[in-house]
Amino acid sequence: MSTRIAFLKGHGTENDFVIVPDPENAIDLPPSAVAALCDRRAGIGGDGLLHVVRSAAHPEAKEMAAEAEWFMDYRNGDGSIAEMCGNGVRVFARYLQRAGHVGEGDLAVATRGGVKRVHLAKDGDVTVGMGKARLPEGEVTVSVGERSWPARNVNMGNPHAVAFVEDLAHAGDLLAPPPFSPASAYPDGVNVEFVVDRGPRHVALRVHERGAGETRSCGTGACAVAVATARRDGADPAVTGTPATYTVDVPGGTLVITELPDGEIEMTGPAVIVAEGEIDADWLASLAG
Ligand SMILES: N[C@@H](CCC[C@H](N)C(=O)O)C(=O)O
Repeated sequence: MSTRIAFLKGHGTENDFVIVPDPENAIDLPPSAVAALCDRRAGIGGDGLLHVVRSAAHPEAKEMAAEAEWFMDYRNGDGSIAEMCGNGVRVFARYLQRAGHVGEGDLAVATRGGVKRVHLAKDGDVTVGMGKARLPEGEVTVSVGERSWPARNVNMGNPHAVAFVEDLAHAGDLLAPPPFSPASAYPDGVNVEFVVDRGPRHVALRVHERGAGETRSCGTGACAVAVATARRDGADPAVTGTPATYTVDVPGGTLVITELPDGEIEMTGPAVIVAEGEIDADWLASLAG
């Protein structure tokens, strides 16, 4: 009988993840294995994978081990690596709580985008200190078919292009990554958010994620959108001295984003574990390489 590897499945506003607990970093997860696990027909299915490793056991996280016991080794559904995942970090924290590694309250999670402070509230929502946005200078354009829009370049640890559009349907079927220019703006690819207004400090988005395609939500994307919208609205907290809170509707739910006068961004939203099971280790091993 072949060995089994535990997995769980979870989502945050329907951005869904395969969760692989591996405290000692003993499981080989090459891009081919990640892509197969995230495959919605031949695998478990997910927009991405959360490899749960002790920071001390992962070469990319060792230096953060004193601050954060656990490292979110995040992978996109196509097997590529990303710096950060906002919905993923909430689901990651929910998993740690469920597994009994942490209780309700505050914890720190190491990510490739640095250590993130997470608060697991009594009501079930999870708040994450997402750090500060960077807004690289320069014009960016994104397009879909015949239409194109100027976009705001916002970096939340990972890259985003935020385009305000008249109608979310103008983003089309988003089956392919929307072309952008200049190519030099995003040498490693980009997550593209299309945004419409819903009301005062209330917007809605659709997103095409690098390495995953169109998803039902993107936490870093929602933060990028809140920042870009605050700048557009003349509500930059660094200038006004007042926090700016935006409600961001995504196809899979709602996230609430607050930017503080010092630039720190907080994101609050749900995180749910829906299943757990076992992966056939022989099948997984056959995918390596
Ligand atoms: N869904 C995530 C973002 C995941 C990474 C992204 N696709 C990238 O490659 O940068 C989120 O919730 O932030």
